[in-house]
Amino acid sequence: NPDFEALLQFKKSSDPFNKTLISWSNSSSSSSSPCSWIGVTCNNERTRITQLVLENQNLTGSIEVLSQLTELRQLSLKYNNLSIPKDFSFSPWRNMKLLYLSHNQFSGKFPSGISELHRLHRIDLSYNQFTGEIPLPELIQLPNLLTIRLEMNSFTGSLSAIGSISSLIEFNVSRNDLEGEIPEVLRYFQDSSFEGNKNLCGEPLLNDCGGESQSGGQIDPIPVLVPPKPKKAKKLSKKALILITISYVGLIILMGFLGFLLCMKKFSKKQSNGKQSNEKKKKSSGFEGKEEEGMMVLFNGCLDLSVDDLLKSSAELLGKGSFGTTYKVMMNNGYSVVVKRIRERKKTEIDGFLKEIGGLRHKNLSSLRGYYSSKGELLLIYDYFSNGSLYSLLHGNRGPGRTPLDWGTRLKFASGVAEGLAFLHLANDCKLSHGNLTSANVVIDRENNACIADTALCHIFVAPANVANNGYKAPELIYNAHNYRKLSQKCDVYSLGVILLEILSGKMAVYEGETSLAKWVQCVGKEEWESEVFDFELSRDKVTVGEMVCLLQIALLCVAQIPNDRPNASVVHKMIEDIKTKGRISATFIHKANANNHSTDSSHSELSYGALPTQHTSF
Ligand SMILES: Nc1ncnc2c1ncn2[C@@H]1O[C@H](COP(=O)(O)OP(=O)(O)OP(=O)(O)O)[C@@H](O)[C@H]1O
Repeated sequence: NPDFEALLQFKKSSDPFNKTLISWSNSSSSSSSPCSWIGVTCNNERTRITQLVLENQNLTGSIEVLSQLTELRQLSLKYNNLSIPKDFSFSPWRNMKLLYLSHNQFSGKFPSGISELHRLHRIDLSYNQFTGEIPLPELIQLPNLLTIRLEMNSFTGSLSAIGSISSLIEFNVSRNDLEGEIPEVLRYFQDSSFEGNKNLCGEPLLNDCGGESQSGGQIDPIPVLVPPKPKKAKKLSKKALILITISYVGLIILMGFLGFLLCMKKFSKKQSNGKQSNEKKKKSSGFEGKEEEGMMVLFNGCLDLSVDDLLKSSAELLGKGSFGTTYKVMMNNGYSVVVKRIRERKKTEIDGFLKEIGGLRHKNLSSLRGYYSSKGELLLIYDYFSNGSLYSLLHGNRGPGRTPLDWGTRLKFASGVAEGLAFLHLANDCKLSHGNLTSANVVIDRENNACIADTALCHIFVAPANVANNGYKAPELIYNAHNYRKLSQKCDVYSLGVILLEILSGKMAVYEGETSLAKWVQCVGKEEWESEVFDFELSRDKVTVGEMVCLLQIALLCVAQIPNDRPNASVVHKMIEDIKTKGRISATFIHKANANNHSTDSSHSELSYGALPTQHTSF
């Protein structure tokens, strides 16, 4: 096998005294298969090497022979003393996604062939002795590139680059010998990305280029601590930008307001028909008022508001969902609420049910604060969450300037959604399910708590008849498109599993527009989880990757094909808390969760977490 031959050759040159790569041996015993060698990961067929991670191993010599590993997706050789030949080319590594070669003895020009690495997500050549120009135009054209780290080398030349950088979120060329003006496309990165290049100038650095060529080396190496001279043209364009933004936002608010007014027209007419609303008076006697036509009910914790207050306020359209249209209503007293105008209700008595829902309070639920109901209208009132939804945090603005969600925050969201769902499933005699759990239906509060919205609306409101696969629907719902009898708490657990996969992968529930994320992850082999599934925005160390693997195991349990194979939400929550507090979960626990679920028909059965073995195994 050529890959394995290449590894043995690499060992010969990089570890000549057999000090670190001891497990790398060409003996014929099965335990010495290269796929089990330290740092080596193979493909499913165990024929090719897909990952090679040998960090801080005191390795020396050239990496030339590794260019034969053409199926590599990840190569990490950080913190060694390795070198490359002068004419080294990256082009054989066309499958490479993560290339970490920092802190070595690499010198000479930037290797050729970088433009052929279309799958590349991260490249880190920092802390080496590279010289010559950085092929920035080629680098920024790579469609999936998130990270370029080239700091602490001796790169020279200018940073000429045009066009836009669609995916780049990390860029560092500090402490090189670069010169000239920083191109416009890179200016949104911080000054620390550029500092330590004595002839580099322009924003975000404080030394102004002054319109002259910088090649003469006239600029003070220490940034001048005065603000850059105002540039008229730039100021004007910023102003124009602000004006355009304001008019754009204004237009959206106006449109939302008009839409909201239109939808409220029906009952606003009724109100102005000479019949004065006596709503306020009634509200003061128990926050409830029944009018001839409509009734406003406010629950504990709601502002004292009336239909008039809502009508007088400006509104912004947030979106149209399965059950109706959602508006942000900005009231005159400065508070904002969310009003959901329901499209169609089921022919059941809704008041009693809404009052039950309105009584639910949990830090991970977006509480129903009140509702207005008349013959033809139903408006539900919720708190407004200014941090937006989990969907927008995970998938919105993936381009330049995005601050990626760190692992700790993601784990907190995961735990929060599971806790909110567990609470819902156990509330009201375990008879509630959400029915439409998606990452857009998870909103984030100021303390970064993930709060489930649209709770239990499926029980009383009618969703559009086509139960298309939006990526969150459990298989039993897809195959029974018009049969809602199959809707159960286990369907919610499936949706929860999909949300966990979104959190882990940064991919949408319907991946690349057609494949279900759950189905796709189920097909990816465990050895490829790190390179294929986990979000490339997440920085990795051993501990974090271990925790990600644990969360992925839980997610896969949740998206099991058979409903009874899925754990209960409360068990999912406890397992995630285990990861948060201990960094791992019990493997036996997962098996037990499965076994217990097989032995019960009830979707409400609770697993006894306390009875689980205390010994923990890391995955
Ligand atoms: N309380 C809230 N605070 C802030 N944003 C909210 C709130 N509730 C909903 N949203 C956001 O408003 C938008 C529209 O919500 P809506 O429930 O109408 O549709 P959806 O959630 O996108 O679709 P569906 O209901 O079919 O799942 C979504 O982006 C959602 O995240």
